[in-house]
Formats: sequence, C-alpha cells, structure tokens
Amino acid sequence: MNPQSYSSTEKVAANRFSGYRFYTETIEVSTMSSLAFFEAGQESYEGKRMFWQNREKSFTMVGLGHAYVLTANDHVGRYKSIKKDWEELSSQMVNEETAVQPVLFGGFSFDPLNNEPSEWRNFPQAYFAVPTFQLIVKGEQAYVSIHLITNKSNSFAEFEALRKERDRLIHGAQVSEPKEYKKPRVLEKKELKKEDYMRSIEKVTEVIRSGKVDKVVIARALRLRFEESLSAAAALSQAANEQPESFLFGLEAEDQFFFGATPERLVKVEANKALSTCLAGSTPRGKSVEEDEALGEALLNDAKNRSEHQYVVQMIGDVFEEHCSNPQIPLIPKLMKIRDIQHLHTPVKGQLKSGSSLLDLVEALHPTPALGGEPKQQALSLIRSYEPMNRGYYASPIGWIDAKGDGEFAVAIRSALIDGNKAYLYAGGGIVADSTPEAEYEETWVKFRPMLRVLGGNLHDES
Ligand SMILES: C=C(O[C@@H]1C=C(C(=O)O)C=C[C@H]1O)C(=O)O
Ligand SMILES: [Mg+2]
Repeated sequence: MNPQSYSSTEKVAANRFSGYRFYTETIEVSTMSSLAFFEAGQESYEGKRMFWQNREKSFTMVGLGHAYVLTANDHVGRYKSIKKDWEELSSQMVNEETAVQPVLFGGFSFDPLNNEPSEWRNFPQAYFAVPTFQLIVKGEQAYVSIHLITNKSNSFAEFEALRKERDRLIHGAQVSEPKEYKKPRVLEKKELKKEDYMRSIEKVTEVIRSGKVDKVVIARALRLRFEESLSAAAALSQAANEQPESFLFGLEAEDQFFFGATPERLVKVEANKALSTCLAGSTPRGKSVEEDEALGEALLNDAKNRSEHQYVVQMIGDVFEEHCSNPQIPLIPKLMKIRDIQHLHTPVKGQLKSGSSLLDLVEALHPTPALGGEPKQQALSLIRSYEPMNRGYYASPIGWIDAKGDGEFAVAIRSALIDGNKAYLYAGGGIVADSTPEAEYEETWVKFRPMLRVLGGNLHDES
C-alpha cells in the first residue's frame, strides 16, 4: 500500500461516547464497480449493507457491515435524537485530511404513529448505520474507508484484521466478472386491498371537497411471489440497468431489503447550499415523440395536476424561507421525463442559515405534500385512518449525512421491500378536489412500472 494514499486516525471520545475509541482509515483505490463491492460483502455482511447513488451518478456510496448503529423508536424527537448522536459521534470521526468523510446512512419510517401490523418487521422508526467498510466513488476517484468504534482499549489486532478484510473485499470487487442476473420467475402478482384503496380515495375526496383539507396522498401495495428468494445485489443491479435516470438506494435490515429507484430528491446540502425538488403531477410517456410532447404539454396545462404540484411548491418554499437565506423558488414548473412517466418539477435552492442543518430540513420537509398532503398533520391523520396499509419506509426520507454535515436524502418512492421470496411494491398519488378513483388507480400502475421492470412482474398493459 502506498503510504501517501491513506490517512489513519485514532481518537478517544470525551462526550457520551466516552470510553469509546474511534479508528478510521481511508485509502484511495482504482475505480471499481460499486455493485461488485456490494456483492463482495454478501457472505460476511448480508443484512448489514447499504447502497446509494445520486441521480447525476457523480456520487456512489456502498456500506458493508455496521461500525455503529443509531436507531430511534419513539415518534417524537427521532430526528433530534439521530442528529445529536451523529454530531457527537462524527465529531470524533471527522478527518480534515481525507477527501471523503465517514458517512451515516439510513432512513426514517413514513409515519411512526401508524400502528398497523405490517411486513416491516426489521425496520425501527429511524435506522442508521456508520458502515465498517465504506466505498465512495466520486467522479473518477474511489475511496475505501475502515471505521472501527469500540470500547475495548486494545484493538490493534482487530484493526489489523479489518485491514486484511478490506484488501480482500477490494480485490474481490476488482477482479470479479460483471454478473448478469436473470429476472426472477414470478409465481403470483397480487393487488393488496384494492377495494379499500378505491373507497379511501372516495372518502378522502369528500373530505377535501368539504374544505377541511386541500390535498392527501393515498397509496396502495402489490405483492409479488417468486419461485425462489431474491438477492439484494441482483435487485440493485436490475434497478441500475432499468432506471439509470433515478437515485438508487438500498438498505438491508437483517433478512429484509428495501430498495428503489426514485426521481425525487427530498433535500441535499453541500457546503451550506441547500437544494430540494418539488415533484408532483404525473402523466405517462408517449409512444412517439409527438404523443410524448402532447402529453407533456397537457400535463403542464392541466389544472388538477398543477394544483397537486402547487401545494408542494408552497410548502417547500415556506420551509426554505425559514431555514435558508436567499431562497430561489421558480414560479412555473418544468417537466421531468423519466423512462416510464413524466412529472411536473420545480427545483428550490437556498443558502442554509447558520443554526440550520440537513437533518433539520429533513424534519421540516417530511412529508412534503407530494407524499403526505396539505395541511400536513390533518393529511397524515387521514392517511392513518383511510389508507389500507402501513407504509413502513415507503415514501420516507432515505439518505446519508457525512461527518461535516453534508449529505442528501431522497424520497423513497418507486420502491419495494424484498422479504425472502416475496416483494412488496408501493405506489400512490396526490388526491385533490377533482380526483377520481379510476384515474388515480391507473396512475399507480404507471408508478409501479419501474419496480415491475426490475422484479420481472408483467407491466399492467401487458398483463
Ligand atoms: C406517490 C408517488 O409519487 C408522488 C406522487 C405524484 C403524483 O401524484 O402525481 C408524483 C410524484 C411523487 O411525488 C409514488 O410514486 O408512489
Ligand atoms: Mg398525481
């Protein structure tokens, strides 16, 4: 190993982690396939792996193993508790000399007050981890870091073993053949509680028309059953192939894997610049250029979709007015076109005020009216009463924050939970005064397409 290429630190904490020692070491490596690195951790770290790639593909993060886990299970204070723990932990780990910082990766559930029993058995209300082995690929550069957080005073042998393991993982990823995964065979595709979903839209539109709320997002689930268990690496690899224009994320919790390919950023912070995306209002892609443009134009001029969108712009704008100086909020949406769908899209920017941080913005924004509704608390309570499921981590903030406070969270839509030989897929839509159950039902089929492509279930118009 070239001694100039790495930087190690050992620190002893004085705060609530007193008694703990923090060892970090980062080396620069030749670029490698991030999916191959994820796959290399299969045997030893299955159940403790993480994956993230931004929409622009300029930043990829893979985590193998847990150096430290942060969770929260209460419904109040879960953002503050993760924020405080991470501030204390990261102050021990930040290393000004390295090109990358230690990262905390994970997410929050959609609604901790939803008590409905569900398939999300391994996911606490907040679930984050600092990986033991962290690969970061930034443009042409790739870095692998080791993190060891321990209360043993003599960890030299343990750290040496981690170095050997790191070299084994890197070697494995660099020399492996690119894998071609077959799509799994789907034995059953079941719409869960479809009738309840249709009725909930009727109910919620009545409440909206009575003037009590403006917008409520209602979702439903599909369950696929496969011939055999699905591997997380195969699912991610298919998602990378099928949905190259989205954020890709994956989070293992023991024997369950939540992943997705979402076009929606919740918020990004880099060097105190904050960026969010208002995304709401949808129409399918056209079969020809002409049809596609006509659908896009119609979406831009459609009153129902513009109103769905405007509630989101208003709310994100308000949050940015509070947390940022100089917020920039465009007046008119543009189109975001991705493989299966086009959306109305308004980017919002600002300069973070001192005293505000990435996790403050996540707390203030989640859920935006793109996934919750307007006003927020009334919408959440209507979702709890009428939506026939527990969203778990679907539609929730998933992402990362580094030891300097930079990071990015996406909204975990176009996503699925893999549980052995089953997968649960989720999709919803914004209900406003002039919504109809039939049109919303059709819109969810368009939003299921990305994960149906990945997992191999027939798309709606082929079935
Ligand atoms: C709810 C979903 O998507 C959200 C709802 C949209 C809509 O109703 O038009 C558009 C984009 C997303 O903010 C989903 O994909 O499940
Ligand atoms: Mg919609």
